Amino acid sequence: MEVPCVRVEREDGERTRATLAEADLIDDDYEITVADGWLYVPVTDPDGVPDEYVLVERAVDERRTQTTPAELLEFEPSYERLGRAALLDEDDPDRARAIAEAILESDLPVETVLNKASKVKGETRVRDWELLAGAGTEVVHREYGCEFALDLAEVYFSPRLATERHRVAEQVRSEESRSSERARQGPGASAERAFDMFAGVGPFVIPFAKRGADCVGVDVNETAVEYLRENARRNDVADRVTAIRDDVREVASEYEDWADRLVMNLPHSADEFLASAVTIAGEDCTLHYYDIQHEDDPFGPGERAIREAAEPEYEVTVETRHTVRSYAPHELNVCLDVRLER
Ligand SMILES: C[S@@+](CC[C@H](N)C(=O)[O-])C[C@H]1O[C@@H](n2cnc3c(N)ncnc32)[C@H](O)[C@@H]1O
Repeated sequence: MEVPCVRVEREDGERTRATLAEADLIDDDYEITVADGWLYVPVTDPDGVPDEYVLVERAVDERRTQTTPAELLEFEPSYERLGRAALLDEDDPDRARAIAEAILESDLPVETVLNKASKVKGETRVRDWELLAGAGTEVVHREYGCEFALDLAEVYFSPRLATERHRVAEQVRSEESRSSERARQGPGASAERAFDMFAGVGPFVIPFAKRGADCVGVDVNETAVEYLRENARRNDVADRVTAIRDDVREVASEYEDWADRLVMNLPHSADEFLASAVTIAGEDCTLHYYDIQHEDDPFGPGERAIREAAEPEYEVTVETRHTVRSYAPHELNVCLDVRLER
């Protein structure tokens, strides 16, 4: 159907769109269209369009309204997105099924709906999932410019930690900062060496490597390590990533004195691995230590455990005490960024 449109050159498009929007003249029932090098902006009232603009009649598509799951249900459902999957945490099976149907019927780009069927458990921290819709539990997830393939039924992964991972990745000295260091200090200023003791599918290792770090990631879960290797290839950093399937305590002595940066994301039991962390730490090493503790003293137990393991060999400085999220009533997931210097 032909509708009145303002026709402008594409480079004037944004300015024109803003002027017409301010005058409340844009017809939102139709799409703004690019054709033959021109931009066509549908308008509601041709008589109200200022004389400086060219008005034409033009066939443009009707705008499709986006249907959300909440519009199809009588409530706002709660779910997380991971790639083309939606993750629910619903105890009531009827409610879970209704939400799954609404998500699939909506305009969200979702193919798979999974409902949490257990807590994370055991050494590998994997949870059970109920498949409500879709073909399986494997997804491809993107965060901060990195791509991660993973199978939720086989490995641990939490999209909720994306901001936290980014906070830590930004501390890795980038290629650019190292080349300016090299210019100042000579060739000694080499790539950072980062060691993730509980690496999973690589959500710390991959962004670190993308910033130029040489990385080692260890995990006991064979499938997680296979995905870590695949994710290193997907993100073009395979040459900077060594992935090892083992208990990190068995690997520590091979990497004695090695790391400039250590990540320990195994809350609840990271303290049991601090002796290995001290073995792997180099002479000036930043440790990112994750913990879950009561809100009354969320940082104290971790700090005491780190000091007990590292002092007096290392001077221990807690640089950041950071709350990642609340974990359970009165319990916090926290991170201590700690400098170990010898
Ligand atoms: C909470 S997950 C964190 C994974 C990843 N760093 C992330 O942020 O998604 C902890 C990981 O530690 C691994 N793990 C548990 N015990 C381990 C051990 N003794 N040595 C190496 N990895 C271990 C588990 O298999 C799991 O993948």
